Amino acid sequence: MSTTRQLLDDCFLHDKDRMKHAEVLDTIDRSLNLVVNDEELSLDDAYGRIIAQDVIAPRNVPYTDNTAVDGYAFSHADYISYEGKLALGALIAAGDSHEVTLKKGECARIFTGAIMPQNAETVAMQEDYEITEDGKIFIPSGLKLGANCRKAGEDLKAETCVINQAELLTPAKIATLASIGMAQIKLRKKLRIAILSTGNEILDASQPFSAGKVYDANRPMLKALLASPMVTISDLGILPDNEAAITQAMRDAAQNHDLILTSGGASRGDEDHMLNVLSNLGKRHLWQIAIKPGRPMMFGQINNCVVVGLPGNPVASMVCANLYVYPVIAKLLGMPIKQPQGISVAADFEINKKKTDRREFLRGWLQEDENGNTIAVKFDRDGSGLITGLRKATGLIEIPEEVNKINKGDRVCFVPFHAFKPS
Ligand SMILES: Nc1nc2c(c(=O)[nH]1)N[C@H]1C(S)=C(S)[C@@H](COP(=O)(O)OP(=O)(O)OC[C@H]3O[C@@H](n4cnc5c(N)ncnc54)[C@H](O)[C@@H]3O)O[C@H]1N2
Ligand code: MOO
Repeated sequence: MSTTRQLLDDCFLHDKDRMKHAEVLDTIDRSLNLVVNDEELSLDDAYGRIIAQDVIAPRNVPYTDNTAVDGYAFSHADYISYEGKLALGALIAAGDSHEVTLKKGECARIFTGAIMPQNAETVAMQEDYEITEDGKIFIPSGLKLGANCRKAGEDLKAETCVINQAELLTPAKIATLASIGMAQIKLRKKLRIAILSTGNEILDASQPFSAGKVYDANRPMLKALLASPMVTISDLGILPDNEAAITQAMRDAAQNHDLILTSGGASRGDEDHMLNVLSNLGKRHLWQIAIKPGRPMMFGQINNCVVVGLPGNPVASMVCANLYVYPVIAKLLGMPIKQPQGISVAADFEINKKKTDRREFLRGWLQEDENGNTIAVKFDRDGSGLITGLRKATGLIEIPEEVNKINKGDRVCFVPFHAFKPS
């Protein structure tokens, strides 16, 4: 009696020995470390870079008590006892460095940012005053003690650590560094990334089209996805399915890059040479990952250069880049791997997962339903070559391993694409 072997016509059904998503992230976390040195640069060149030092505030910000408005400064006790009628005793402009002391019953004309008189702690806005017949400044009652006065150190206290090494410098952190007068900053050098595509069928967009060929979508997509001030990207073009040519290019690239990203040729077809090349030049692991899409991914090393071989299908390539290449970049720059923040929303779709044990990432976007509630919409087809779904999506809908069915209205986790970026 013969038994008929069932066809594996869904390549995702063949799930033996797959690495779980969390296990891949854990392996990246455990096996990679900071590889770049530091350099000292001007604050003007620091935006989007990774800081390589802790920063301690050397003094209070603001340095002294100062006014938040243009108006009149006085002691609240005098304001009460003189029933709001105060004599003009001084004029203080922003930038004046001398300390003014008011006499009993006096106020000072003062401008936003100017140092408060020593014995004043309250400011009335200039819109609220009147001049009395005897030439005094009259402030109506009702102002609270300390109104419109900014206290020394209320933004930053001297000696507090305001930024830790390995943080990404955002515009707000640049403002913080500027506010304490740091003109030069120690930064992590840029991570040197090389990107290449492989495949005899792959054409550059500048080449004429012919049957059997496919324009290279992955290399331009990866360059755009990873472009950031914290990296430099070398475009190594397209390599044919030729082991000698791939070996030569990878050997050369490994000498002056920290990370090589390839796409295509990551599985075990006769024309998939990446595995052999990596085995010959260094160390390699072929990961069969229990996710959809993005199953085959290669991970290895040529001397000190890390190599990630992304799958050829553009959707799989982009999903893997978001899920795993960002964490690799973070680790090589000495940053912690972050957990992308998703939001829980109601699903506008139904799915029956063919398998549990794998995590699925659906291309999707958020929309409002007729009641004004936010819902997650899924691109209607799953094919890993369909760039249309990527284009329409603003993020990934993450379906965990243990979930095998989603009904319309079930809560799902939507992760916007920007949440994957190291930050
Ligand atoms: N018999 C099996 N075949 C395949 C399996 C499998 O398990 N058994 N897995 C499929 C899955 S899933 C993926 S993903 C791919 C991964 O294979 P490779 O990384 O070796 O990719 P290629 O075979 O080189 O290409 C796959 C596909 O993508 C197109 N491609 C490649 N590079 C680009 C590019 N730069 N821009 C646009 N399109 C690209 C290529 O022409 C192929 O159509 O293997 C499946 N096969
Ligand atoms: O892993 Mo392959 O994920 O989609 O096309």
